[in-house]
Amino acid sequence: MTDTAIPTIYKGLAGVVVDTTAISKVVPETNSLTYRGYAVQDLAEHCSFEQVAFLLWNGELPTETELEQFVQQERANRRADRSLLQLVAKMPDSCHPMDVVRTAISYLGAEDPQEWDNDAKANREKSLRMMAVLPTIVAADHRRRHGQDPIAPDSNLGFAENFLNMCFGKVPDKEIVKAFEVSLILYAEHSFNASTFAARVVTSTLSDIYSAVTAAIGTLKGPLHGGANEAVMHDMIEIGEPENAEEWMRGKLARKEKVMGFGHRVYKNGDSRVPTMRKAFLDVAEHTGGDKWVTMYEILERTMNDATGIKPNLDFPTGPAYYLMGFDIEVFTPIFVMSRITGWTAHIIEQGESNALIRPLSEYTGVPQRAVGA
Ligand SMILES: CC(=O)SCCNC(=O)CCNC(=O)[C@H](O)C(C)(C)COP(=O)(O)OP(=O)(O)OC[C@H]1O[C@@H](n2cnc3c(N)ncnc32)[C@H](O)[C@@H]1OP(=O)(O)O
Ligand SMILES: O=C([O-])CC(=O)C(=O)O
Repeated sequence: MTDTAIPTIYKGLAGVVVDTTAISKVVPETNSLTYRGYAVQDLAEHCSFEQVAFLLWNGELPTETELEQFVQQERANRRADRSLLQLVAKMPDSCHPMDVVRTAISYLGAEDPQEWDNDAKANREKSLRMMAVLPTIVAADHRRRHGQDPIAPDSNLGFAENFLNMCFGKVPDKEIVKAFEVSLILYAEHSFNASTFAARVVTSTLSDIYSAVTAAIGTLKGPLHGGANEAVMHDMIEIGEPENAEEWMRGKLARKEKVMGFGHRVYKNGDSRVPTMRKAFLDVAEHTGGDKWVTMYEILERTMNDATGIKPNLDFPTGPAYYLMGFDIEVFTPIFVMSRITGWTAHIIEQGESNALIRPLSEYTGVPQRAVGA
């Protein structure tokens, strides 16, 4: 290459393979997604979220004894220190719950004397602690915004049930718990998405796991990534009634505006996780009398497909499903964090085990070199 030749620019790193991973495989041609070799649909049908977390971190599904131990450790780590709960309580009412979650993880790093211990075993333990305590933080913040006191974690309840109980003061019907748990499993991991890549970049400098997760949370917050599940529901509320949906969608497309919850960088013919989450959403809607949102969902999906061929991504069905479960819209992306913490940390551990500083190149397009005062 001569000095003047312009190298090929891969804007947004689209299509660039930057490293290997043994954690998950996305195959857009067949719309498939596997975690450690297991189809995500299979995991969603047969496994608990705790089993999937163990799988992502350890490479294999747990035996009965391993699961028992793992579940015990998770339950033992759910309590948030008084200082952490006080920090959450002091966060401005106007801030987004993702800011609370990001701050809480940063605080956990600051108070961990072993923050710099990046050994894989130490990082697996820290990952489990973060996974266990995050629901306590998210639920306490959810209740605070309703003027309610936090509910302590209940070690007799599974991960999903306990979170729902801490938010709403009771465990909902099993249909709702199942749909919620399915969403956690589907959200857990998705190869080199933007937030996971951010976590890997931080890890590649030999920084600590809390810093990497904090960066990942900040990355997930954006509406082109995890924040889309909230945007979907804001849009649906703006649409109001199913009869307005087609015109609303056509207007957005005519103005060349992005419709949140549609499209994907990797899947061009549909997101592998949508059929499973769509079914979970339909189950929740049937159970809660949410037919109107199902009709609106179908009209939006059909209109978008007819006009552009662009298909929904996972954030499209999770938005209305979480809404019907009773969550405030601003809690949707923090729930994504509660799940994706497992995938992020699996990648942080993998990056640490085979590290190379991540530092791409750029093509300079500014003014040529000049002298001060010339
Ligand atoms: C869990 C997740 O993070 S899933 C993703 C969640 N994000 C969203 O739902 C946000 C909405 N979707 C989008 O913005 C995009 O589809 C992305 C960012 C997710 C992926 O997009 P990219 O691969 O970068 O493709 P890009 O944004 O360039 O889109 C390609 C074309 O499809 C169009 N397109 C893609 N998605 C959408 C959409 N949601 N609404 C309208 N048009 C869209 C673009 O306008 C563009 O059209 P053009 O070629 O005429 O300019
Ligand atoms: O893979 C991506 O780019 C975004 C996504 O679907 C995810 O992170 O789950």
